[in-house]
Amino acid sequence: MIQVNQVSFSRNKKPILRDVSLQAEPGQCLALLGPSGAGKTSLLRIIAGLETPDSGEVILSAQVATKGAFAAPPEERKTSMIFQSLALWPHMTVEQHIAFVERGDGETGKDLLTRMKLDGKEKHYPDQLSGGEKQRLAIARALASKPRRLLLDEPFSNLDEILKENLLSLFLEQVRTQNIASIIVTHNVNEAIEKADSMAIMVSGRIKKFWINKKDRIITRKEVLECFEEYRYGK
Ligand SMILES: Nc1ncnc2c1ncn2[C@@H]1O[C@H](COP(=O)(O)OP(=O)(O)OP(=O)(O)O)[C@@H](O)[C@H]1O
Repeated sequence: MIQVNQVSFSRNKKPILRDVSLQAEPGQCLALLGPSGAGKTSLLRIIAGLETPDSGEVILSAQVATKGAFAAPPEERKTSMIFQSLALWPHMTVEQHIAFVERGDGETGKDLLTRMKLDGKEKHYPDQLSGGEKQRLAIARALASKPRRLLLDEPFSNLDEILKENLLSLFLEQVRTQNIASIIVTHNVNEAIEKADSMAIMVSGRIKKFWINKKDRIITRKEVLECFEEYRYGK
């Protein structure tokens, strides 16, 4: 479980997040949408423990991870983040990426690579992989540490539609079977409406709309885009 309560955050005195609250349940995916510069990446970085907010709290699996001056270090949060840039390690092969973060229990790194369709690529370095293979390696590495939470910052944005669809399905399958609480930043409104369990729209550092367990309710593309329009016309 990821719970963000009334988080505010500024950089160089410029407000970035204002009173942000949301939650993501285990085994579910929360899609976070919003215009460029809305503060989506900043929020993920705060949840991962890479930034400390000015106020508010982050609760992970019922434990306080961030509150006031206290912030548990990223490595103690059982939370993996996949960055837009993927941040693969150029000097490590595919299998070394997994071995470096792998935790002993459960599925082995070899099985994970097979499931991510990277078998046969174990000795390859990142610059010897295609775009889709790099993305799958980033997901495999994130899963190898057996996280309880996964944060994805537009990791599939540069892929063609079919590959993106496949990777997203693969990712969601993992989230559900491993009972991982996940947040995925995306600009794809249709994909979020169709695939995510919950949806939050962030505009200018605030949560404009938050639909929890939206399967109980039909959300229209128009409804989502209206939030963006308000931003565009400064309402
Ligand atoms: N390292 C930084 N130093 C100063 N300002 C920053 C830094 N990183 C982000 N910002 C600013 O913080 C604000 C929020 O940025 P953030 O990356 O969180 O937005 P975002 O919603 O993820 O945007 P995008 O969709 O373009 O990735 C922006 O105004 C951005 O310019």
